[in-house]
Amino acid sequence: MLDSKLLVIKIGSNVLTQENGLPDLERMEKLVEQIQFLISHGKKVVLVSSGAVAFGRQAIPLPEKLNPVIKKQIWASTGQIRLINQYQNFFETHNQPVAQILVTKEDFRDRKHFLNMKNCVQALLSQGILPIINENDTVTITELMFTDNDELASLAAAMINADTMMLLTNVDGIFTGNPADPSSELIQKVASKMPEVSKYISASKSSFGRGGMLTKYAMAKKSADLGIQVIIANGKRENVLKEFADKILRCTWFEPQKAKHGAKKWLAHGEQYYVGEVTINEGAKSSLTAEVIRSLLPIGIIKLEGEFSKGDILLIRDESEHKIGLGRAEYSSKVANERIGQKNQKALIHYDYLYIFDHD
Ligand SMILES: Nc1ncnc2c1ncn2[C@@H]1O[C@H](COP(=O)(O)OP(=O)(O)O)[C@@H](O)[C@H]1O
Ligand SMILES: N[C@@H](CCC(=O)OP(=O)(O)O)C(=O)O
Repeated sequence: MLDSKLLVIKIGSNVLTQENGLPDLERMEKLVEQIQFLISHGKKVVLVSSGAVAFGRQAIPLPEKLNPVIKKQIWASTGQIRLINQYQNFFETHNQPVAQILVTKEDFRDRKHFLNMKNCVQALLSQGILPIINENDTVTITELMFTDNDELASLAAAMINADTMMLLTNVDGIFTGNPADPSSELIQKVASKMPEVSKYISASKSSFGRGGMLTKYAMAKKSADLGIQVIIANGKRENVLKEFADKILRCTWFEPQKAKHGAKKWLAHGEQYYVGEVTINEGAKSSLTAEVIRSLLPIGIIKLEGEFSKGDILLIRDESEHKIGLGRAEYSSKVANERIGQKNQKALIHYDYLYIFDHD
């Protein structure tokens, strides 16, 4: 395990609930105390916490036959207040101020929302305030939803350029089979060149979880590829965060690759968040995929789709429609359309804001 200065800690619903579904306040308090321990040792922490639905479900009984989406909205909106109040009460005993940030997938797509969110998180951290992030479950239904908070945590980690992401769940990490089966072994390290470990993971999830271990693995892998070390560990373990600080934690550790810089980390998550599409010719493709990458100039552009503004994410395709990568627009679609195919024009995508997909 490597040292960490800026980390995102994600706590799954199951860590905060007992087997009978009631909130596990004792566990929560212990985690709060350990987060405080990390902060007091100079680490900056952003907390992504699930638990709104679980806290709401416990407090508000609803008829069995009520529409499941409505049920989730009622439980999330009532439960989030309980969840955040509980955090505030526990952190207050340590004189630690906290902030609540509720986000949607859309906030990561819209450049202005994204920057507002990023600036806010950074400002909170610089003032010694702990940001506690959750999905705004009342407005995010079906396709607007994050796969789960593991996805939200990995987006947040890329956004703030964190060096570490910890996903706390109710098992010690990824096992070679069902974690309840004594013959299953914990995979302690996932290196980049390792064969896929996803074959070991079943789609089953814990009683209150949403995404399961498969999304945890996918998000962990992606973040590690971007240079963020990822730890999947058991949030029910007595001294989980202290053991992490002492580098003796039993967990699955994802070795980070060479760090991509902040903008590229953000772009790497952009495949679901692009606003426009740009098709480029063969010459432009060769320079974007060459060893020394160049910026994308209008002369290499064949076609533009969608209305975009400066700063929006664009998907880049080659002439055969293959997806090549993602980039950040240096100017709007209105201006770009006037410059298509022209020489001596400013790059539409600067190479610092270009992310080329791995190709075989
Ligand atoms: N190979 C595996 N190793 C570990 N856990 C697994 C594996 N396959 C499936 N799981 C399940 O994934 C669950 C954790 O995911 P999830 O329920 O989404 O938790 P959380 O609420 O913390 O996000 C574990 O409780 C376990 O049942
Ligand atoms: N936003 C939801 C959590 C959704 C979710 O991803 O849950 P989990 O799989 O337990 O991390 C809530 O607060 O209940």
